[in-house]
Amino acid sequence: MLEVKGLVKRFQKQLAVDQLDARLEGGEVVGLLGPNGAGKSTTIKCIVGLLRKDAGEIYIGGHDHLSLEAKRLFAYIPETPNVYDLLTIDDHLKFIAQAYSLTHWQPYAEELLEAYDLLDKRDKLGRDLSKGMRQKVSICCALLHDPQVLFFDEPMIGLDPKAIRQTKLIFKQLKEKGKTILVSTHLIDSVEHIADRVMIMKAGKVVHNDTVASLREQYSGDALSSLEDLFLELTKDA
Ligand SMILES: Nc1ncnc2c1ncn2[C@@H]1O[C@H](COP(=O)(O)OP(=O)(O)OP(=O)(O)O)[C@@H](O)[C@H]1O
Repeated sequence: MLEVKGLVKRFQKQLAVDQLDARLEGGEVVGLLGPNGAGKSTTIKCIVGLLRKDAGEIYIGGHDHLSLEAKRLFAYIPETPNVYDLLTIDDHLKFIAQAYSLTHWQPYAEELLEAYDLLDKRDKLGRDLSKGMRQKVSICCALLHDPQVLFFDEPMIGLDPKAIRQTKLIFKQLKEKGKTILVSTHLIDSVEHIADRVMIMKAGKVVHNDTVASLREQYSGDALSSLEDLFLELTKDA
């Protein structure tokens, strides 16, 4: 469902992503982990077409990632949520529904607003929303068109504990529906139990790419060690 071959992204002399290869099968949930500056956000931004890659090929559902066909398939939830200052929460959802020519979208929109405690705030303007509320709106908008592939970049940042729990539940539901998910996060426990696999990046490269169970076996030998312990062990000289 996602194929990345030889992705390179430089910022002047800084090599942010260095010949990265990645492949996600349909229905796979993959956690993208790595220390600050490892290249996670840059990788995701290149995949969704927000940053121009310097080299490499990226396909989503078999289509070039910049094609309209690819864009119909995926949703991107950015690290810093962008909302329109002068649109209400309801307007944001209507806008997405129109952009994707959705019909009969209102029941799902109501469900999402309810899940994120936004029903009583639906008439608030974007400029009047808190950071966490913006993040919630960004997630609701991303889910509304029922994308096949979802790219989440630090989705939990700014969310309150209830919304974090809700987002974990949404991950679980999306996984059950067979969606393909790539989620970059520092909140390792948020993906530990749903990720089929984790990719750990360091200095622009994927340095580990395996199931949590297999990484445990190879590098810790301790079946009880958490993914967080494992991550710290695997990136300790970063
Ligand atoms: N717009 C930019 N201009 C110049 N350098 C950048 C830019 N964006 C990222 N970088 C650099 O590229 C490298 C990778 O950054 P990136 O934001 O992808 O890391 P990350 O793994 O997402 O980090 P974090 O966990 O801190 O969000 C870093 O060295 C960063 O300084």
